[in-house]
Amino acid sequence: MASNFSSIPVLDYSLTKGSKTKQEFLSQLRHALINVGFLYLSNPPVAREDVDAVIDYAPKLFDLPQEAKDKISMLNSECFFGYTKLGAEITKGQTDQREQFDLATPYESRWKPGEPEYLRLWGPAQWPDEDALPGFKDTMLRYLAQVEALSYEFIGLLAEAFSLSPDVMKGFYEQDGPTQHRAKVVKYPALDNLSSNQGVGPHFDGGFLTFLLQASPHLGLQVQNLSGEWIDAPPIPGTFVVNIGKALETVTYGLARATSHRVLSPPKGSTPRYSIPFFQNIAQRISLKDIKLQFSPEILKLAEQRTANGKVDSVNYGEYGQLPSGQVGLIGRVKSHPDVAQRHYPDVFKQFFPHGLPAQGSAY
Ligand SMILES: O=C(O)CCC(=O)C(=O)O
Ligand SMILES: [Fe+2]
Repeated sequence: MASNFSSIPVLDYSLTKGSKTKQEFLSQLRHALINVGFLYLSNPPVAREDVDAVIDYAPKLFDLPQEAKDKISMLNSECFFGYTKLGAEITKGQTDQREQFDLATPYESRWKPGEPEYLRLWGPAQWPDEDALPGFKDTMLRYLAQVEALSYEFIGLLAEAFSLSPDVMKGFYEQDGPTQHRAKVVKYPALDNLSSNQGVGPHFDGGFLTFLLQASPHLGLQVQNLSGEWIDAPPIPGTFVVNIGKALETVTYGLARATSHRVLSPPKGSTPRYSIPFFQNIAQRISLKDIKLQFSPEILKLAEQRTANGKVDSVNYGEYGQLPSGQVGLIGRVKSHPDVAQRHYPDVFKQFFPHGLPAQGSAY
């Protein structure tokens, strides 16, 4: 039976706490992973006051004086952390109409000369000065630590939903010490003065799982179903939107679907839309082609029932089948932020932009 979707399922995390209800949750999760690739998670184990606090900080972060934002420009950072002004990011060769701060969980750089340069991607984030936005850094770090813990727990639930041991995925992070995860605070201005309505163009996320907090009541996020139609994923207060990254799709042989998604700019005259995604990474030196998870034939059959060739507009992160995960991450960063790449990774930059910085990129 071909299976398609016209809305995104809502899963209640509190069901995982009872042994009977947990089975129900796992069955809903299996369906969402295989057939949709997106879900809402209600009642997540993240303190509501911290969620409310980061939502409250989001507009204030962008209202900082331009000078304070430029001081932590992403151009300063070989880790691609920091502030990106409107119109400086590219997805699928087109300019995105969003302004953002790339942040991360704490990490001390481990790269040493002679080692692969993708190890330079992990290191310290850039934070605004404490007196410019008192309490922001501490609040955000507290929030990120909780979402990180949730992301590990959730990947265990995902393994169980596919009848694997909950610990089977641990090897993906616990190599060479800790894993650094990325996050962003994003602002999508209304269409008033923009050259297009591409808040962010169609793409897959990298890594394992994304936990997205929609931080204002705007429509805009859309998810592409198997017929290629764009389905709205409206904000639902008190939930995270959870979706599958391309690395997780690769190691599960497509059982967990990485679903193409995009954001449209808010309409003319609207207030801006804000969002706060958290991207769960995996160890950088891992090559996914070397890892074989063993799924039962019954589980694999569930994915066969899905329409085989779903129509998608996204094309990125196809390299997980060949390259170490860190290199795939670096390529993604280079294509999205060529100006940062030109400064810190000139060789990789030249590989993808042989004619120099794009007026409007065309890497994909
Ligand atoms: O802002 C959103 O709602 C989604 C952002 C997104 O998909 C991304 O940054 O990867
Ligand atoms: Fe995304």
